[in-house]
Parts: sequence; structure tokens; C-alpha cells
Amino acid sequence: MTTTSMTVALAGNPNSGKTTIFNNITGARQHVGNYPGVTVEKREGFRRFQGKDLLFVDLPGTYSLTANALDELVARNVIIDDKPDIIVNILDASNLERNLYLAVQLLELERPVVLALNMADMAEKAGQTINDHILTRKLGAAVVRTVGNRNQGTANLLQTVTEAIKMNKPSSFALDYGNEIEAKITEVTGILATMAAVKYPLRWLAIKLLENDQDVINSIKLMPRGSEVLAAVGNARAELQTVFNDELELVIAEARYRFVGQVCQEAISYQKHGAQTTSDKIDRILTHRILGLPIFFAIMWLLFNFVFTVGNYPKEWIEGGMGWLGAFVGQHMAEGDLKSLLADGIIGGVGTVISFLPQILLLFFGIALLEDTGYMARAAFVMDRVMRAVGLHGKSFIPLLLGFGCSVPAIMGTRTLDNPRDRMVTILVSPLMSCSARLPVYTLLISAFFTEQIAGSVMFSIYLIGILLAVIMALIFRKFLFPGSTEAFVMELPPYHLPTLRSILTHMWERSVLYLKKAGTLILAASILVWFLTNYPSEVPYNKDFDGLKATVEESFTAQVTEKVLVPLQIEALEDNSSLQALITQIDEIKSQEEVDEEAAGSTEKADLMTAVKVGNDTGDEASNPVAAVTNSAADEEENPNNPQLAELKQANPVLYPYALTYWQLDDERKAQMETLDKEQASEKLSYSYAGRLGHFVEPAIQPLGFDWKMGVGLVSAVAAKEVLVSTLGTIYSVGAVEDDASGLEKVLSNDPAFTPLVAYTLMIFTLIYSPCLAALAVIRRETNSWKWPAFSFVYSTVLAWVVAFAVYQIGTLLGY
Ligand SMILES: Nc1nc2c(ncn2[C@@H]2O[C@H](COP(=O)(O)OP(=O)(O)OP(=O)(O)O)[C@@H](O)[C@H]2O)c(=O)[nH]1
Ligand SMILES: [Mg+2]
Repeated sequence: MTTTSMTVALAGNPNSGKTTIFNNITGARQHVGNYPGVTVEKREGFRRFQGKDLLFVDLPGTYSLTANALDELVARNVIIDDKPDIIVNILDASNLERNLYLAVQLLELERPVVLALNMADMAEKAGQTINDHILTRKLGAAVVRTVGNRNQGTANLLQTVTEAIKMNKPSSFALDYGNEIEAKITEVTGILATMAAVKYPLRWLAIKLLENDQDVINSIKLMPRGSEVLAAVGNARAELQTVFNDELELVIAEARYRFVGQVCQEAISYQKHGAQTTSDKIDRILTHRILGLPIFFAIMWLLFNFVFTVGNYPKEWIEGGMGWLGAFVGQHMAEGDLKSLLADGIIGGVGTVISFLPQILLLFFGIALLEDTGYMARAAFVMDRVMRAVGLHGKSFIPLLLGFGCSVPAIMGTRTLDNPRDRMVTILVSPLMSCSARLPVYTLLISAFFTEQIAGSVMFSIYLIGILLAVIMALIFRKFLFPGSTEAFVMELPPYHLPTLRSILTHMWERSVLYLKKAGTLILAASILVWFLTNYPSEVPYNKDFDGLKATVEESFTAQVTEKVLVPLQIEALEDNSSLQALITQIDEIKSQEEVDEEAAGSTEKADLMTAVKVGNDTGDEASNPVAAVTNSAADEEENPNNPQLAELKQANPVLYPYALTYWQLDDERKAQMETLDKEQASEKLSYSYAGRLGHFVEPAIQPLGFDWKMGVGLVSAVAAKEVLVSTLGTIYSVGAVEDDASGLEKVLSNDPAFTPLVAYTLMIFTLIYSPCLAALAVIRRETNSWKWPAFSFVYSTVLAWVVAFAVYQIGTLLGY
């Protein structure tokens, strides 16, 4: 960075396209949205142009420089205190009159100013022709035209900015406030001029003092002879108020509006008068008093169906890839901790989270589409009445909408709210808006336990519950924690426009990078931690002597093979008869194919079988007498060689076939018994592990919600980030699994008897509501500047989650789900 870099501040009304132009110039990818209040913090970016380094500062939008809300203050402080070398005022040309009100105040700051008439396309569409020469003459600043979302006029803007910097001509603009006020301005300016070290333009300072601007008054107060100035201002104000018989602030504001009105009258000519624009026509329906709300919910419903169904295909491909990777690691690495960490911890954890990327991308595709067309602003308008009814400012809905993406920007977005009480309430309820990190949890559980036809609706219902709870909690907080009245608010509706592909892709790209970054850092760390917690301590005092039992199974297998196959065939070992060996392999292939087909035909049978195995196991009979079980089922199988392929084999090898079949059956039974033992051992080990203990510790608290200790571990770890619930379940279930199971986590979950659709639904509800993630808690701490509020947020949401989940589970159980 060179020391000679010049600072260019981008200022303007909300939604005038500042960030779009900032991104065009600097190549940054800051969030852009077609509604006011997207940018709440200043952002900086470099651009080298004609050999000069320019530092661009993107500011939050403001309607004036009176600094009512936090974001307006940010903008104003940058302009006034940081003294950028030049101010570029981005104006919405299709709304010139309102935008010029801020322009006038910027010009009064006596800094070099360039006016960028952005949205020139919209102005043209509305049939307005703006005369740049008249604007330049009246305002004394250069005028450039741009169309930000198509990156038009950017070079021209840079050129004009560079020239203006070279000339370094401060704005000489002075609005004539009329004889009486001008006299007082001169008077106050006179006193200020005699004071040492005044760092603001004197005329501006005088006007602000007369306007009773608290921020300016406070800083003057601290100066030597400050009280003298303030006394003079006080007198001047009193005098002028009697002359005008009105608040002086209003008189001054009016003078500005009058001036702006005159400028517009001269500079703009209209072609079609009074014609209803297309935007107005669409808005008659979308913001309809009665239809507006149902339309909003219908659009949301469509969005979630879209995300779910379309996203499922690429998700399955990624899952397939991960399964393959896991199997590869399983086959090619030596047994041990490293293999287990890679296969169970990292691929099971991070891999599962990554497979949800397509759905995240689609969600943001939908959100970007709704934002960029301008529909989100309508949604806020429609929700405004609901918000007002619960005592919140309509503006609160915008941060809440951002919450669908992530709670962090949502909480920061509350800076646009003027009223601190509104702001606090909005901060507290915005984590209830279901953020994208929770999407993987829903997708996983929904695809495991609900049919595809209702999947989208189930997901929609979760989001809806979030919105409803946010509204209810806002009402409660407003009533008990932050009582007071709300001001009226007029929502501004930006015109609709076709979103550009570039802006939507940027949005999706930005999100996926964030998501993957999180998967590679936070979630990776959490997965490793969870893997450790689930694998250690490694010395487990088992209830049964698993090694002994496994040895017994092996021994009885060898004995039976000898008795029933080797001795009758008069061979020492299987290897001594290669045709027998080949026959066994063939039978194995046919049988496993049979199994695959059966599974495809209906997985219910298999589930029944599994429970049967489990029940049999629990009674202990079969496990203690494995040999009996083998002979029984072997006899069953031989009676019906129903498979034509097997029949063929039998015909071709009449002598060897019965022996081969017997061997295969004995081996199959051995494998099944080993698997049961392995499973039992793994689950005992898991239960004994640190994670298991943690889970058992929280289990009593979550048992009334239908959750078991595994879900408990997931929920505890998911306070770090909600996706961690998925990665934790991924790790727990792959540690608990016997083989490196290539089938997705969904299948494994749906086979776990602890899970039912009702439990899955309750778990989703709990995940939605309970504690905001660590990042959100940290932002709450920063934005409220106290530890009290993140603590409160944690406690209230977790209690609320418990109560709601309890109700859902208990009522669901009563209804027989
Ligand atoms: N039709 C049209 N749309 C534009 C133009 N420039 C920007 N937009 C769109 O206007 C919307 C607002 O743009 P932003 O850059 O977020 O506006 P901003 O001034 O930074 O807004 P805040 O941060 O809320 O103050 C986005 O949907 C842009 O795609 C333009 O010249 N013409
Ligand atoms: Mg912005």
C-alpha cells in the first residue's frame, strides 16, 4: 500500500446501488440485495487506476446526515471525521428527488463530490429524462451515469473521480436558506472563526448547530469557549423559532426540500405522466392486504420443495463419492487409530456435511432470486403489519429475512433500527429464523424418515414454526423486557427488476465458499474432537468376553466344516479341492445378488429381520447356542433351492454341490454371528467412551423429548455450529457400525430403533430453536456490548426449545405417531 493512496467514500441512500458499484470497481463480493439496509458496516477495497491507488469505502445507506441510527452514524462519521479525499454520491436516478436530499447535505460538507446517477436504466424506463448539465450547474458537482448491475459507466466514473481528485476542488455549493437564517449562520460562523482548532467546515457547523444536532453540540461543548458558541446558538434558535413559528430543524429541512424540488423541476422531464408502472401492477397483487401473506408463505413453500427435491440428486452423487472414499480408505489402510480417524471421524463427519452443499447452493439461489428481484422488500412490507401487531418496527423484518441465510448478518443488520428497544428484541429473536446451517440437519432427518412427497412441506413447517416463534417471542419481549411504543414506519418498495445471472452466481459462490470453509475448519475440528470422544478411553471393561465368544464361534465353525465337509470329502483343507472352492464362490455371488434384489424389493423385511435378531439376542438364548441356529437355518435353505441359477449349479455339480452349499451356509452364519458380536461390542465401547458418558449425562434431560444419548452428544456439540449435529451423528454411527458401510447416514439412522419419524421431527424442532451457535452468540455479545445478552439468549432459547419439543413429542405420542 502506498502512502499516496486517495480515499473515495461511496455514500448514498439505502438501496441506491453503492455496494454494487463498489463491487464493480474493486472486484469485491460484498452482499447486495434489492432492499434498503443491506450494508451496515463500512467496507474498504483497493483499485489501481491510471497509476494511482484508490481506496474505496462502501458505506451504509442513509437518507440524511442527521445520524439517527447506528448505521447512519457509521456513514456520517466516515464522511465527517475520516475526511475522504472525495465523496461519490450514488443516487437512484429513478428516485432523484428523494436522493438529492442527501446529496445537498453531502455538498454542504465542502468536500469534493461526484454525483453518480445510478439506476439510469430504471429512470429511463419510468420515462424520465434527466439533464445532467442543469444538475451540474445547480449543484456544482460533476455528474456521471451508471447502471451498476450491468457494470456500465464504471470506467467513466473512475475517470471522473480521478480528475476531480486532481483538481481537488471542494464543493462550493451553498444553499440559500433565506435572509433570516442566513444572517444567523453568518453570525455563528463569525464566532466559530475566532475559535482555535475547529476541524469542520464552519458554515456546515453553524447550520448543524442551528439544527440542534446533538452529536455536533457535544463535540463543541468540549472545546474551549464552547459554551459561548452554544449560548449564541441558543439565542439565535429562539429568535428564529419565533420568526417562523416552527421548529428550526423543520424549517431548515424544508428549505432543502424546496431547493431539491426546484432542481428536479428544472432538470427532469417526464414523458408519460401518471402511467402505472409494471412494478405498481405487480405490487397490487403481491402486497395485497389479504392475499399478501398467503402468497409469501406459498413462495416459501415452493422454495423449500425446490431445494429439497432438486438438491437431492447431486447430494446422492456426493454421498456416493464419500462412501467410495470411505471404502477405499477402509481397504487400503492398516487397522488403527489413523484409519479410524480418517474413515469414521473425517469422512464420516466432514464428508456428510459437505454432501449438503448442493442444497445450500439451491437455497441461496432462491434467496438471491427473491432478494434481487425486489420480492424480499415486498415480503417485509407484507410482514410489516404482523410486525406492528407484535409491537415491532416493520424494518425489523429485514434483519429477520437475512436470518434465513445466517444469524450473524441478521444480528448485525439490526443496526438499521433507530430504536434501541426494537433492536434488542430483534437481536434476541433473529436466531429463531432458520439459518442455512440448520438445513443439513433437516434434510438428513427428513430424507431418512419422511416420504419424498411430503418432504418439502415438512421442511416448510419447520421454517414456519421458526417464524411464528420469532413473532410470539418478540411480542413477549416487547411486553415484558422492553416496553414502550413503536414509531410508524413507511416501507420503501424498490422497483422490481430482472436479477442478473452474475449477481446470483456471486451470491451462491460466496455462500458455498463460506460453507466449505466452515466444513474445513470448524466442522473438521469438531469432527476430530467428536471422533476422539467416541473412541477413547480405548480400554473398555466389557460386560462380555467378546474375544472369547468370537473364538468360540470360529472354533465351532472349523469343527463343523471338518465334520460336514472335509471329512466326507476326504480332504485336509478347502484349498485342496479347487472346484469346491470355485463352487462356493459362485454360490456366494448368486446369494449376495439375491440379497441385493430382495432389498430393492422392500427394505421393510430386512428391518423386521433386524429386530428379530435383536430380540433373539437380548434373550441370550441364540447367542449362547450359535451352533443350533446354524443347523436350523441350513436345513431350511436346503429344502427350497428356489433360485434357478442355484438349481443349474446343482445339476452341473451333483456331487460337490451339497457340500459347497453347506460350507457357504456355515460361513454365512459365522459372519452373521461375528457381526452381531462386533455390533454389540462397538455399542458397548461407544457407550463407555467420553462421548457416551456425556450423552448419558444429558440423557435424563432429553429423554422426555424422545431423544437418546447419541442425539444428546450431537446436540451438545452442535452448539458450536448447527451442522455439527450432522457430522457428529455421522461419526457416532460410523464408529458404531461394523463394516465401512458405504450406505448413507440416512439409511443407518432409519435402521436405528431409537429413531422414529416423530423423534426426528422433534429433533428438528429442538435444533431449530435451541441455543444460537457460537458465532451468533459472539455477535450478540459484540452488538450488545455485554455478556448478559448472549447468556440470556442461550438460556431462553434452550428452555423454549425444550418446552416446544416436549409438547410436540408428547402430543405426537398421544396421537399415536
Ligand atoms: N436496475 C438496476 N438495478 C441496480 C443498479 N445498480 C444496482 N442495482 C440493484 O439494486 C439493488 C441494490 O443494490 P446494493 O448495491 O445492495 O445497494 P446499496 O446502496 O449498497 O444498499 P444498502 O447497502 O442497503 O444501502 C441490487 O438488487 C442491485 O442488483 C442499476 O443501475 N440498475
Ligand atoms: Mg450496500
